Amino acid sequence: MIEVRGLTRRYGDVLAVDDLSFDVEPGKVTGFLGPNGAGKSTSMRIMLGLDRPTSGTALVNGRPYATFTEPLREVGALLDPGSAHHGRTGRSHLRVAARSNGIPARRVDEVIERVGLDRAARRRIKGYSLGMRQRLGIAAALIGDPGVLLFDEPINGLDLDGVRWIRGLLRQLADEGRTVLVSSHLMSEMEQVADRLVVIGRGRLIADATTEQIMSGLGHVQVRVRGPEPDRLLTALREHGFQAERVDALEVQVEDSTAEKVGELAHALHIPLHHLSEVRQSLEDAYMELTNNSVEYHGRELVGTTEVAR
Ligand SMILES: Nc1ncnc2c1ncn2[C@@H]1O[C@H](COP(=O)(O)OP(=O)(O)OP(=O)(O)O)[C@@H](O)[C@H]1O
Repeated sequence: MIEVRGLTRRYGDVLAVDDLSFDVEPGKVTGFLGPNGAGKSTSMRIMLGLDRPTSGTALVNGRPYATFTEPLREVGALLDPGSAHHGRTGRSHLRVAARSNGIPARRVDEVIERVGLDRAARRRIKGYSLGMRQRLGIAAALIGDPGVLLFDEPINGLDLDGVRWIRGLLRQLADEGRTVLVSSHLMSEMEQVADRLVVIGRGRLIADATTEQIMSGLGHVQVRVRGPEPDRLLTALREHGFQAERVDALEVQVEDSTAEKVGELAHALHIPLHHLSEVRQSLEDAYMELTNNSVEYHGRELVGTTEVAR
């Protein structure tokens, strides 16, 4: 379990993290989503005791990270896969990590097998591909069999095989009852793997809800309706509280509604229709809009049951 409360980090004039509060629960994959520079890495570094907050707290299993005597048994993290000593072999890198945390050497072989590095483990890290480095970083995160795992952009730069493997692993780790927080700047990646999403923009919380709630709340639907009496249709829609406008000689566009509602109104008023359809904004576009305008959108209620920060 990770509990973030009022977390704030200022670097000079830059407010990297601005009063963030959210929980990351066990047994789920929680996506930590936001554009470049949103404050994801800073928040994760604070959770791992690598940076200090200006104010607020980030507790792991109820305690600040710095108070753990053998932290790798509590929290595993993949932050920067390039950080391992390049002259070492993958195996010796993991042995050092195990020894310094009182973890038995047999765990080294277990995690090597779990991440599929068996053949590369005795080779020097400098010859590793990005995918192999990523697997090694994940092996190091898993070595203490921790209940909490943090992965910062683990999918970056991986080929499709690597991406699929990481998705499967994240799911397994959550199914084992672990707390899994994984950051990304891409909505498309997160919608495939995350059960919950914590969305941030410019250091502030934008949304914290299940992936399904966020997906249904984003991407407002437009209804396009065409018929031989567009003026009558437009007037009727407006009179009944719809946000509608004429887009061409025959077509009317209705915001944030459904084809069913528009169709039923037209039917009740005997207004003939020739065409009725729903157009959903792409999720990726909606997410960009949501995060780019994070200040403007702050406090806006997303459609549906999504909980939104205030
Ligand atoms: N050590 C630092 N000194 C000064 N500014 C920093 C420092 N670390 C981060 N920042 C700034 O804080 C903001 C948040 O950065 P952070 O790396 O946390 O974002 P991010 O969401 O992880 O982005 P990315 O997806 O690019 O990794 C950015 O404006 C960044 O430039």
